[in-house]
Amino acid sequence: MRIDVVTIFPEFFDVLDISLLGKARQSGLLDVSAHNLREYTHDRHRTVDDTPYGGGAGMVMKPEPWGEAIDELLGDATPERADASAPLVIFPSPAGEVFTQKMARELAHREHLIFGCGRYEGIDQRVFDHVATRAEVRLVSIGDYVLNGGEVAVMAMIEAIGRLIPGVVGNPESLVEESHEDGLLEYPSYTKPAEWRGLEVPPILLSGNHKAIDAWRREQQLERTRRVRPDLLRAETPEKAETAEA
Ligand SMILES: N#Cc1c(-c2ccc3ccn(Cc4ccc(CN5CCCCC5)cc4)c3c2)n[nH]c1N
Repeated sequence: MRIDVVTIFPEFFDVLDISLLGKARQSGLLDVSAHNLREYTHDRHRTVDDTPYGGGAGMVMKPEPWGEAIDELLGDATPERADASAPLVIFPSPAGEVFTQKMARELAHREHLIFGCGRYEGIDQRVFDHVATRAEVRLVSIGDYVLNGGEVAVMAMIEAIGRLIPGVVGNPESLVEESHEDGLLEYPSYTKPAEWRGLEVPPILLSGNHKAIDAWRREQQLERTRRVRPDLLRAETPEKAETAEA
């Protein structure tokens, strides 16, 4: 998978050279490049923002540098040639659809993702409108709180997507039993020692009875989800909600 990130803080993404994603990049599974939006300005001050039409606080990112940056990354992509290799352009935004594990799984199958990191009070709307004439565009939010820009959101999305690419995580089994993978929160985990500061590991986990352990873990998932995230039980499949109320 190829990932391009446009940002005024390209050094923010140097951290992707370490840990799992760093190994994925070295092995060629993941190709991540950060591009400085200021390289697409032509004035002495490398201006990327200006005051908002209609008034209001703060500054808005100018469309021209974004247009040139995205043009370069899209190459000759056109909607008519949209196939699995067609780039998907994602702009993090507080006004976006919420990023979920389901979306991460979907995006892990794409061949080319382009992320546009806004700053200030956001990007001129015409950038989204224009790019949408050339490629699929999505505005995506990582949660109901306001950040100062898109970089943290893109970092979170790259990690969530990158770890689902086959070969990136050593043991693919570990991707199956984790929070949100089956729509429920994960069960609690334990390791040695069996007793620590007077706290014991639940005896079922030491029993060797894997059918009973699986049943216990499923019940733990349902109990934790009912308690912490009842909204997940009302989502999508009525079967899940039915199981939960059983
Ligand atoms: N993903 C994600 C995000 C973001 C996110 C993503 C991208 C950018 C680019 C800039 N900012 C900062 C900012 C700050 C205030 C406002 C509010 N409006 C501004 C215009 C007039 C009305 C009010 C917007 C944008 C961003 C924030 N925040 N939270 C998420 N889950």
